[in-house]
Amino acid sequence: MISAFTGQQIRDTEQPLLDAGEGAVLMQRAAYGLAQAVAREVKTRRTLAGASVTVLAGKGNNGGDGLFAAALLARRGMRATAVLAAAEVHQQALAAFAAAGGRTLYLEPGNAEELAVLCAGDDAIIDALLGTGARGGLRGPSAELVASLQELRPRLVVACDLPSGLDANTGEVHWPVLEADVTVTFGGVKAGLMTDPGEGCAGRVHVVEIGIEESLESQQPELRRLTSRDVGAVLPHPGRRAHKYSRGVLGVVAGSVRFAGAAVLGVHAAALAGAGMVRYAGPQTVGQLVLAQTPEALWEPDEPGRVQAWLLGSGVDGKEQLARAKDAAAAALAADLPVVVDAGALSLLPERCPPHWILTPHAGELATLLDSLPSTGEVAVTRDDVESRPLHFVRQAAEQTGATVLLKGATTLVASPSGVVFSQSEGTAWMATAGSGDVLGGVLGALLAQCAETIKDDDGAYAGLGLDVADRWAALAAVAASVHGRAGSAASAELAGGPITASAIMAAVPRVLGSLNAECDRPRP
Ligand SMILES: NC(=O)C1=CN([C@@H]2O[C@H](COP(=O)(O)OP(=O)(O)OC[C@H]3O[C@@H](n4cnc5c(N)ncnc54)[C@H](O)[C@@H]3O)[C@@H](O)[C@H]2O)[C@@H](O)CC1
Ligand SMILES: Nc1ncnc2c1ncn2[C@@H]1O[C@H](COP(=O)(O)OP(=O)(O)O)[C@@H](O)[C@H]1O
Ligand SMILES: [K+]
Repeated sequence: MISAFTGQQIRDTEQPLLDAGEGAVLMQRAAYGLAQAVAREVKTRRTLAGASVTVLAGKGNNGGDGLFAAALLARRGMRATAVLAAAEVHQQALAAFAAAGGRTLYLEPGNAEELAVLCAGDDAIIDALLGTGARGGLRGPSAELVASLQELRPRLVVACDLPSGLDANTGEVHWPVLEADVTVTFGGVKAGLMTDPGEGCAGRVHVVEIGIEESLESQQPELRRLTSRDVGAVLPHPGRRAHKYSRGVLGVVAGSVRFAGAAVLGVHAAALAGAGMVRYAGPQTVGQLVLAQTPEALWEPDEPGRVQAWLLGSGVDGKEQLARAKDAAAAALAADLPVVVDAGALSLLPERCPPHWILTPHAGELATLLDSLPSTGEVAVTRDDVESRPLHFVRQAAEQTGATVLLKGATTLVASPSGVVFSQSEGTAWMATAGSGDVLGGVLGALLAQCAETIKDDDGAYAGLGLDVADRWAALAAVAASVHGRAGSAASAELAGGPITASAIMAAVPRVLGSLNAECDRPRP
């Protein structure tokens, strides 16, 4: 599992070392790691000697890291320039930079655009304006410099610790921000690098160890990301004597005459993701389409038989189908069964949901949901609000509903009502296509059906994640998001990185499950 921390957690962990006079050592480690990363990137394009690098340096320790790194690069033959954004910068770092032969320029009111033109053509730019000590975003000439540079599309931007202007704790972005190709972060991943919109500005994230990593382990992560091994360990796996009922049966109330495809995709995705059986409840015309695509499924329009979990809401429209979803929701609540609550069913929540109800809104649906809750304030929450502060709003929704909430997006966040949050980002932007969310619903439903009866006892699978039992539902939802994202990326890769349909995402699911299982050295069923 990859853990991400707030800026404050990182700073608190550094403090004992700073008190012991180790600050300079930490900075040297950070600067060395940063310089190595810049050199590595530049060398994929040309030789280091004679290549040019500009460091944009602010007045804090972040600027110090950047200047020391640029000094190291100058000593390796790069032509190094520093643009100083403040009258006072880290003195030892500036001295080291000058001693290594670097050239210094001063950012002043009126010269931001000129400096941007001067350094935009460089082989690398290091953004060391603001780090974890930032309050708010860039202002004045620094903001002008970054805005101009962003327009000039520099060849390679490496952010020092985090892109300047990004909130290390929340991923909220104060524009303008210089979008990085690579972020070299120190000691541990900052939470703002694993949630949008911050993650979208950070490029590839590379962690440099500076000596605080072990102490950091005692902190509760702000965000958690499952790796392929974690996902493989949690995925259900049939025992030798499994039968279709023991594998897990999923009940589905999805689709409608108007949105028939949602039912077809949800049911088929669930079958492909390993449900022992899928029972579909809906209008006859839709039932016929579902069976045409998935002859393995059962069409039970009125009272579906026994199930271990429900998938409710994707594409549900009209009185009759909404009534079926309502009945199923009531039955699930009474029987204490896990439920995926998607789209049309998000308006059917009881006053308080259990954590094994997993809501799967996109940003617009989450805004509507929050507005409908009595505890939300007077000011309406909009889609834009959710997209600017997804971590804040997904947590709020989980806390207020009692449900686990999976907020879909480029980075998908899953919040447990306890406050534990997972972040998965394996997908591709090609997955922003109609029906993609219906496939996710099917995959998640199938996982819930397969794990419903074992999740509380399955200590082995969740060992190492350090989770309370109540938070396992969030972990399982994160597994579904990961499988879905990997399937989308695999489907696109198969088409040379081209566009994909929701059906293509769905078709890739079994292969993704197979390879995740194989990675965990599981015996073949
Ligand atoms: N503490 C340590 O020992 C280490 C710190 N490291 C680096 O130090 C950084 C944190 O250093 P600092 O605490 O000095 O913080 P920053 O480098 O983020 O700078 C904070 C300074 O900028 C000013 N400032 C804050 N917001 C501003 C804004 N919006 N516009 C203009 N100025 C603003 C503050 O008044 C303060 O002087 C980390 O991100 C990391 O890069 C690393 O060297 C590793 C070790
Ligand atoms: N830019 C993106 N990059 C990666 N994945 C994305 C992106 N945009 C959307 N997705 C994923 O695609 C799915 C879209 O779901 P949703 O909005 O419900 O679509 P639909 O209702 O058409 O099925 C979600 O799983 C989401 O995480
Ligand atoms: K920075």
